[in-house]
Amino acid sequence: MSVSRIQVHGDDPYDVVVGAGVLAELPGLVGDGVRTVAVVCPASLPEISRPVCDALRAAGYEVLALPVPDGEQAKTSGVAAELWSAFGRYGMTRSDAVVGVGGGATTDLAGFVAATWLRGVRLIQVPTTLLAMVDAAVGGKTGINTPEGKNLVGAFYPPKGVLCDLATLVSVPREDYVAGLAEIIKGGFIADPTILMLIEDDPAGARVPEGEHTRALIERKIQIKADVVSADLKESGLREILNYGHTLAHAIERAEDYHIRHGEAVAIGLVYAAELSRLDGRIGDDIVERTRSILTSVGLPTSYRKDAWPELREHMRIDKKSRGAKLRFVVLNGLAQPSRLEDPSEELLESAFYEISR
Ligand SMILES: NC(=O)c1ccc[n+]([C@@H]2O[C@H](COP(=O)([O-])OP(=O)(O)OC[C@H]3O[C@@H](n4cnc5c(N)ncnc54)[C@H](O)[C@@H]3O)[C@@H](O)[C@H]2O)c1
Ligand SMILES: O=C(O)C(=O)C[C@@H](O)[C@H](O)[C@H](O)COP(=O)(O)O
Ligand SMILES: [Zn+2]
Repeated sequence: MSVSRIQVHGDDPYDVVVGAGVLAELPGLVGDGVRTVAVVCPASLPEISRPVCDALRAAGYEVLALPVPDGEQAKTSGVAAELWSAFGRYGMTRSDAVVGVGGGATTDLAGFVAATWLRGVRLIQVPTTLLAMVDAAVGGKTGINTPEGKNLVGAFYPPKGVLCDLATLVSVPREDYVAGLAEIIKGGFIADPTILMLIEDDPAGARVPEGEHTRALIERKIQIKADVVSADLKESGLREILNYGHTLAHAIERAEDYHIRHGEAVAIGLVYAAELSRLDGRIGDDIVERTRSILTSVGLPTSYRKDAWPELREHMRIDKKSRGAKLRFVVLNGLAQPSRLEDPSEELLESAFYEISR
């Protein structure tokens, strides 16, 4: 299997390396002058963390293996504090490094502790889910949740490199793999409609790592993210398009106490954002129906319980795109034409929710 490299530009450029056997590049990314490498990985994935630790030890580094809780349970201030304590006990200095290994929750956490320990130590991301490869580990958004909401504490902190070993996708549970498709489909609607055509051509193939178009889907979505964050790392404008569907998605995750996959919540949020766009007169029924049908074709949800609206509306208040009391949404003016909807009326917000409620 060939190896491809997608470059992320900016003040701190780096490559996203995609293929098989890419772990061989890890010691080179850690670099010289580093003594200790902290490997942050879910305790539930020993088979995944072992080769990473072995590769680092073989290259002569001291490895501090730091198992963390699985998935979203790791994105808390308590777990971050435990990692900072471990760094302190072990004497991690500014010339040491952190490697995040796992799904997007783990790479978000690892990135956050790397950004904050001693105000920043070297970070390399080794994403092992579809979602983490195509989205979370790329672009330098790191963070944790607070009781008030999703990703409310964090930092923009680009890694030195991202290594996507496609072989690791084979063991990802099907529901988690499919959840990653929501972020790929998001990319299709905001920037690259070829993604939609590839999935529509073979929805069953899109659901598995062995699918005919899997590699193209992964590389196309990484390219979108790389292009956007290269132009606007700190989300001063353009980067907001990557948040398409996320205003409602994060509210749903909060309402479910994070017992719903991020990608599943994003899938529902994509339909909501499409309905908002339609009701605001920006797009026709065709794009909304295409959103519903492509998500359904791969097995993702497209609706949510009707009685949840008051709670979701309250959670949406704290979205990072808000300015004061004014909500701001990423919407579509057409396929691959993202735009912003500022301070929508309560009637519009609720009408769009009515369209996706059951
Ligand atoms: N920073 C960003 O830009 C960004 C972008 C998108 C999403 N995110 C975040 O990413 C998270 C979602 O990521 P996710 O979908 O990867 O979920 P996740 O991190 O919870 O991982 C899903 C599950 O897969 C398991 N897993 C990981 N790799 C595996 C493998 N190779 N084999 C078997 N099991 C494996 C994990 O242990 C977990 O149980 C959310 O917290 C979301 O907010 C961040
Ligand atoms: O990279 C971005 O920018 C994104 O918005 C990508 C999203 O898929 C991702 O879920 C991100 O973590 C959301 O960021 P937030 O700033 O809304 O917490
Ligand atoms: Zn997301």
